[in-house]
Formats: sequence, structure tokens, C-alpha cells
Amino acid sequence: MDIIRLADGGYEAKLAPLMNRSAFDADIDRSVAEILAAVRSCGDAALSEYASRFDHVTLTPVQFQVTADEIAAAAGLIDDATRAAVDVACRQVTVFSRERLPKAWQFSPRAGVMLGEQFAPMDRVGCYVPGGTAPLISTVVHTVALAAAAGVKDIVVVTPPGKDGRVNPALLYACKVAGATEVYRLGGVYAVAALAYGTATIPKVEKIVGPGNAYVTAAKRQLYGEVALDLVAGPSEIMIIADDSADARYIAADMLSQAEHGSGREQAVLLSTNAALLPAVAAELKRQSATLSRAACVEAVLAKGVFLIEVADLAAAAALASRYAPEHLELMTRDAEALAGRITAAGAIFLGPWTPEPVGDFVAGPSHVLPTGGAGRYFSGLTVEHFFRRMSLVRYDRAALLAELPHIRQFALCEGLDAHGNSAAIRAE
Ligand SMILES: NC(=O)c1ccc[n+]([C@@H]2O[C@H](COP(=O)([O-])OP(=O)(O)OC[C@H]3O[C@@H](n4cnc5c(N)ncnc54)[C@H](O)[C@@H]3O)[C@@H](O)[C@H]2O)c1
Ligand SMILES: N[C@H](CO)Cc1c[nH]c[nH+]1
Ligand SMILES: [Zn+2]
Repeated sequence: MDIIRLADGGYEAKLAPLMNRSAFDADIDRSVAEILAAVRSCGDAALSEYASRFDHVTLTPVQFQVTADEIAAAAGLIDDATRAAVDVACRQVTVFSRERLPKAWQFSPRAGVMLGEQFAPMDRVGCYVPGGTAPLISTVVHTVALAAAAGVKDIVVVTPPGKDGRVNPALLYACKVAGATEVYRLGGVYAVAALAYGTATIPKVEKIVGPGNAYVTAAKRQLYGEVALDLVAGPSEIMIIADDSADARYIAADMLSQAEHGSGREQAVLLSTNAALLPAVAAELKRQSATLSRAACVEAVLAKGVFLIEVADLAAAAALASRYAPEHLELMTRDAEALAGRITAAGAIFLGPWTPEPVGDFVAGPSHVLPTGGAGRYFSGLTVEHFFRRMSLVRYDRAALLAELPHIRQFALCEGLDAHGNSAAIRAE
């Protein structure tokens, strides 16, 4: 956990370990490709084999799907506080999604022409819910509730089973409340493959959404085109920009919140204009991490995924943050709103000292499925719009068609496509 002072020079070299966090890993890609090919050719038999190899459970195909009885019983297996947390998160995520439902629209840009768009929800989507190191109950809410708000008919959840072959009951309760229509106790690459290709027991989906570890993320990348996908949502990241108004205890706590996710590839980065804050945060990270139950996960990230950086000013911090494009960016500065306006790439921005990142993970409203590994420069987080098909609408009247006929003919001529030209010209006869 070195402290990096950019003012001392060697800017690019010092930032390399932070910036070079490409999602590509040749070994992972190779083993993922093998698993995908096996599921494609052997279907359910491959799923049973991989469930045993990676998740240490024996499952026959009839056991893949969690039964309706098991889902119904889940509510009785958890306490009131857990039910309330799931209910509140689901309500608040749904409110946010409904607020931004896409609506059909049209306008007339020139006489005799109407242009617009209409939307229709997808019919069948798959939501990947991580469960390798922790059952991510909230991820059910942050994927399924969006699909439900969009009006998707079949909402399929896949998630790794526990060692006893069961799915966490709170996660099942969340599936019911959020609106999942099928749940499969299958995880990792092989579950994503099943959703993409379909098997005898699991009908293929149109789109796969949701986060996962480096294997799940690589699988999604390789399946692009076979199925629609959302974004690269891999190992969690947090970056915090802090000035001398920030509290070292809060900063360390928030950095650890993402370090504990457990894949070992998480990152937590502090950019501060206040030199004194950096050693104070380093001490707090050590002190607080010792009290956490997932100390081993956190240790791995503290060893190579934590960066404490002194920056010259907030403008430099904003520029560096926008280049890094963190999944989560916290602004613990005096005028957080003004600083937010200078950020051009981040999955989600959390403003002020009373907005710790976990409010976004759990209850705030926008989905916590966000781009990682620098993908925030070209992807944005999951929204309800991801669950719609968008169709453009075009209508010309005769006069408008005749007015543009010369240009249509000219394009057809240039492209050597006579029939294109004729289809417009025939209407002028
Ligand atoms: N970016 C986001 O929006 C977001 C949201 C939530 C979680 N996350 C991240 O998701 C990740 C969840 O990871 P996880 O591991 O806990 O759960 P996971 O469900 O993503 O992965 C577990 C599965 O990985 C597979 N696997 C493990 N080792 C493998 C190997 N050697 N080869 C092939 N497959 C293998 C297994 O099938 C296992 O079931 C964390 O890194 C977390 O930070 C990201
Ligand atoms: N921080 C994760 C997104 O990177 C979401 C999550 C789920 N549960 C806890 N956290
Ligand atoms: Zn989290």
C-alpha cells in the first residue's frame, strides 16, 4: 500500500499498475472458450459436469431449476429485517426504473415526413447473480426489478448453488419480490453458456445481463453476438476524490467495502489534494480491515489493489478519474456538485460525506450493475432501457418522397444498386 506522489514526477510509470487493468487474460479466455464449447455441444450433461467441478455439487438436469415450492418457502426461512430490506430496495429500484421508462415519440423534421421511435420489452432475458464468494441478494434486485419494470415476460435468474446445492433463501425471496419467473442453481461460465445457447432444460434467452467475476465477464465477452449483452461488469472498484474536508475513517471504510468482494481483482483508489490524509487513510485501512470477517479477501486487495495518490489539485483529480473511469466514484470534497460536473467517465458518482457507495449497492435506486476495468469510458450502467428493443418509425407522403427522389436515385447509382433506385422511382410514374 504505497503512497504515490504525482508531484514528484514519473507520472505515467507510477500510474501504470492502476491504469493497466484490462479485462483480458489469455489463460482465462482459453478455459472459458473450452467450457462454452462443451456446453454448446453437450448441453445439460456438461452443466452437471461443471456444477460438480466448479461448485462441488451433484446435480441432475431435473434439479437445475429451483422449484416454485422452494421459492415460496424462502420467505419463511428469513427474518423480518431481511424481508424488509429486500422489499425496500426492490421498491426503490423499481421507482427509479419506472421514472426512466422509454416512451414512443415522433416528430416532423420537414414537410410530409414523420420520424420517431417505439419500444417493446424483450421476451426472455437472463440475469446472472454472483454467488461464488457471497450470495449477492441485492444483485437480484438490481437486475430483475429492472426487467420487470420493463415488462419482460420471462426473467430467468442463474446463480451458483451453495455447497449443499441450495440457493440462499434471501436470494430466492428477492427473486420472488423482484419478479423472476425461473431460477436455476447454476453459476459461472457454464450457466452463462446455458442461457446463451439453450439446453434441453433451459430455453435460450435473448439477452444476458448482470455482473460476475473475471470468468463470467470473459464468457459474456465471448458470447457477444450469440446473444445480446449488457456491459462489462467485473470485479468491483471504488475511487474517492478527497480534499481536506474529508474524514479518513469514512474513506477507509468505503474503500474496504469494495475490497471485500472477494475475487482478489477489486481495486480501491484514493486521490487526495491533502497530503496528510494519505497516511491517515493507510492507518485506517489497516485498523478497520483487521475487524472484518472477510479479512483474507481484503488482504489480497490491500496487497495489490489499493492505491493512495496525492494530486496537485481537484482539476488534476477530475482528469485522472475520468481517464481511469471508475465503477464507483465518491466525491468527498467541499463542493462535490461542482466537481461532479468535471467528471466525464464513471459508472456512478456519489456526492458528499453522507453518500457512502453501499447506498448504491443496496437501496438508492440506480442499478449497481456498472462498468469496470475502464469500460466506463465506453459503457454505462444497467438501466431499464437495456430490456427494450427500440424500433425507428419512418413515414413519407408522396410529395416528400418526390422531393428527395433525386438523392435516393443518386445514392443507388453510386452504390450500383438499381433496384434501390427503382423502388423509389416507380412511385413517381
Ligand atoms: N461491476 C458490477 O456491477 C458488480 C456487481 C456485483 C458484483 N460484482 C463483482 O462480481 C464478482 C463476483 O464474483 P464471485 O467469484 O463471488 O461470483 P461469480 O458468481 O461471479 O463466480 C463464481 C463462479 O465462477 C466460476 N469459477 C470459479 N473459478 C473458476 C475457474 N477457475 N474456471 C472457470 N470458472 C470458475 C464457478 O463456476 C463459480 O460458480 C466480484 O468480483 C464482484 O466484485 C460486480
Ligand atoms: N459493489 C457491487 C458492484 O460493484 C454490488 C454489490 C452487491 N452486493 C454488495 N455490493
Ligand atoms: Zn459492493
